[in-house]
Amino acid sequence: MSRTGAVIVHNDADVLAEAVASRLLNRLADAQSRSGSGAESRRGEASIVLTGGRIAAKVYQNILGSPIRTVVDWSKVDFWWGDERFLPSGDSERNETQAREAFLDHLPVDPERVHPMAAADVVETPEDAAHLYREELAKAAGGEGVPAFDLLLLGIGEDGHVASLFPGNPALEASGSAVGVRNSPKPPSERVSLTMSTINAATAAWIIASGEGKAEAVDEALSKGELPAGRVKAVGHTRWLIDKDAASHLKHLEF
Ligand SMILES: O=C1O[C@H](COP(=O)(O)O)[C@@H](O)[C@H](O)[C@H]1O
Repeated sequence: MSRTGAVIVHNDADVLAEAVASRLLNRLADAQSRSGSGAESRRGEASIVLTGGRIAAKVYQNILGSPIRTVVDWSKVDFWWGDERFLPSGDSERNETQAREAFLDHLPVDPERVHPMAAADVVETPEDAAHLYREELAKAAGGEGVPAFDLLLLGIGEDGHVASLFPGNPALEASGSAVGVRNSPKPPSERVSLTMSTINAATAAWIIASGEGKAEAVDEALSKGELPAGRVKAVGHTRWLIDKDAASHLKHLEF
């Protein structure tokens, strides 16, 4: 499969969130309608990796409010997370809590197919949580590696981080499928993240960015291929879905 890329700019955060929600619903419906046979066939199933952050929360609200949300059979979608803040279960700052409250708790999902990263009241360290996630990913992939995610969502930080892979942090160069993160410059300092190689193994990665605060990082990543965000190149396609403010520093694109 060739690695392709595209940048799509929307007017503002509201239009962006509605457009991403609608694309996402169609992407999952398409994945569920793929043909295939044999024991390894995933016919009727789909998988998505969720992200955290403000624009993601808006996307999740739009999914729930969308009149076409029934195009997806929610009971056959596997939900994973690209990163997590290592905090106790139910903490409002956890990406899991955000997604559950915004849409997962209100849709007919199969609880067995929801795969949160372990919380700080369940395991002792972010490394423990990453270890469990590596095991869960490998199990879903049939023994080793990671599943071929149909869609992986990413936010981007003002510093160009994606998931919880921050510039200069050792986790950015980690091997394996998931990694414990320490010394995150953005609180909380302890986190869990998929590694860059896992992110790039997805069939599709969509980086969503809104607001002037993200403009410099978007430009650095897209124009120069720098920062963690600039290293995202999914196996199938990578799409940057951004609003005009986030695109306001873009000079030229080398995608
Ligand atoms: O801490 C995180 O931040 C980023 C971006 O969040 P935003 O609110 O600035 O959009 C997010 O993508 C990541 O998943 C999260 O853990």
